[in-house]
Amino acid sequence: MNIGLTGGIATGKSTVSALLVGKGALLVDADVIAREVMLPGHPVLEAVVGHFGQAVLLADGTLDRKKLGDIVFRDPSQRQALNDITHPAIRREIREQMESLERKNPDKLVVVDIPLLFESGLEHMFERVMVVYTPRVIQLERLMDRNQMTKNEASARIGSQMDIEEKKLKADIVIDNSGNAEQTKRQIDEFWLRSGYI
Ligand SMILES: CC(C)(COP(=O)(O)OP(=O)(O)OC[C@H]1O[C@@H](n2cnc3c(N)ncnc32)[C@H](O)[C@@H]1O)[C@@H](O)C(=O)NCCC(=O)NCCS
Ligand SMILES: Nc1ncnc2c1ncn2[C@@H]1O[C@H](COP(=O)(O)OP(=O)(O)OP(=O)(O)O)[C@@H](O)[C@H]1O
Repeated sequence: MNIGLTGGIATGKSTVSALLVGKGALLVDADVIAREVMLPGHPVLEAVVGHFGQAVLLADGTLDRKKLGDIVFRDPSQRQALNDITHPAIRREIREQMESLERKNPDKLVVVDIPLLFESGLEHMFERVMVVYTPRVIQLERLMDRNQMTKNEASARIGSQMDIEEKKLKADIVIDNSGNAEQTKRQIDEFWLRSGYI
């Protein structure tokens, strides 16, 4: 059993995935996988340097995430180039981890957290898709607050993803995370009860 978990940047996917793990679900996290393929020595990082140049590396040979982010969240064609390099490997690893967890734990729910699930057209990989929603104004506020970003930087990130209202419309299950932590937890309790994963 699996669900795809998505939303916009900073709408609360990690918050919700932690609640689901607390219930006994198993987690595959695309952001963690995306960081692994960017470690020194990984062929994906080598391909990224091949395209963007040595300037996206720090002195110790690790990726300068801030510098690459500044390039790709400003320029859609560079973002597309980065996605073309990184996404096939990330997708392969997501699929492998998900299938392995499902095989070993046939009675458990496997939750796959993928920020760009709809943008990458991956909805068909999952039995159901859960969207963690907040209106854009709250999303912007929380992103600026959490990442110490200016309004321009945060808007650029949000603008590089599908609109959160559109994601909400595509969802099988919507978790509204615009209230407080307790209100979100209640929705997860209810989802868990209804879904019969207990
Ligand atoms: C550009 C990079 C180096 C910036 O690193 P940074 O540490 O600032 O951000 P981080 O990786 O923690 O990502 C934070 C959030 O940004 C958003 N985001 C990241 N990459 C993208 C992208 N290509 N397009 C749109 N949104 C993105 C996601 O919501 C993600 O959760 C990094 O995001 C990256 O390697 N991106 C390419 C891989 C990717 O698409 N990852 C996200 C989905 S798997
Ligand atoms: N219900 C809430 N009320 C107030 N703040 C919240 C709530 N839920 C999450 N936050 C805060 O909003 C920020 C974004 O939440 P979180 O990190 O869970 O989002 P995310 O969707 O996983 O982000 P990303 O796309 O970057 O991975 C965090 O700083 C978190 O502490």
